[in-house]
Amino acid sequence: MVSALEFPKSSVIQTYTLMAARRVVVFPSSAELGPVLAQLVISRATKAISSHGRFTLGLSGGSLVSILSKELLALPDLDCSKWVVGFCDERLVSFDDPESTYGLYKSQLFSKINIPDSGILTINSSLPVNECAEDYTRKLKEAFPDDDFPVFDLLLLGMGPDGHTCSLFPDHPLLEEAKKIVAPISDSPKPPPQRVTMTFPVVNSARCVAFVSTGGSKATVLKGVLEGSEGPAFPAARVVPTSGELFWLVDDPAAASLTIQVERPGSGTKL
Ligand SMILES: O=C(O)[C@H](O)[C@@H](O)[C@H](O)[C@H](O)COP(=O)(O)O
Repeated sequence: MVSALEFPKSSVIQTYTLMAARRVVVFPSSAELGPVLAQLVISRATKAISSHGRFTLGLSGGSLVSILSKELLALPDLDCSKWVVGFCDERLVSFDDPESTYGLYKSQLFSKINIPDSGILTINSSLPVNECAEDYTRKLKEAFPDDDFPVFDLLLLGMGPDGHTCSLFPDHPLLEEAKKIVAPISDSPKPPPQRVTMTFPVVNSARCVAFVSTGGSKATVLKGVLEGSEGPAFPAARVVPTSGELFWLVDDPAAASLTIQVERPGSGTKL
């Protein structure tokens, strides 16, 4: 039998790194998931502000908008004055369209917290999609002047039942985009067809990435992403931060088919 002490030190460290790299945390429902998500945001915000004076957060749409907004607004003394918020992807519709992710966050969150307008990096939805992507690229470069690819402190992602994340869809050429920070997409299989999206080099540069995925419609794809041999066929499986943390925060219905070991936190859990 080989004891851990007999492994070369690098193997032990690598094993630990692999084990520590991805944490799959399962909650009975989004009611229990929400407060832990809010705690994760605040903990990474506190760490970021003390280390470099601001907290950069990338947001996604879908059910995340209401889960995150509700939980953050429930926190006492929420201070977002040093937050810089961007969008992992955005639908190219006007801000007052119910499909606009920015519009939803504005009404549910931004209008109720003290984030400065200058801290919200939005697309210009009046531009054609290619120019919109260039304009948003310029805004991100200005916000992250020292980085080849913007290094966000935390990115919050969702995953569709087809395994897409951001607006990076299965079998789409954008999955291979290696140079752009932001890419336009005009043929999104999920409406609306025109969107802009962060690319994988940006997503995987983040200090911390957290997926939030709930509901039984995610069970099959979640198993494929976390356990399957299909691997990179699912865009969400390509989210492997180069040196950052990766969390999957899911509920029991989404986790129903998993056989890997997961964490089941008790109350008061901190991530
Ligand atoms: O732009 C979009 O069409 C949505 O933002 C979409 O990408 C969403 O994030 C996922 O489908 C997960 O959504 P749920 O968390 O609501 O399942």
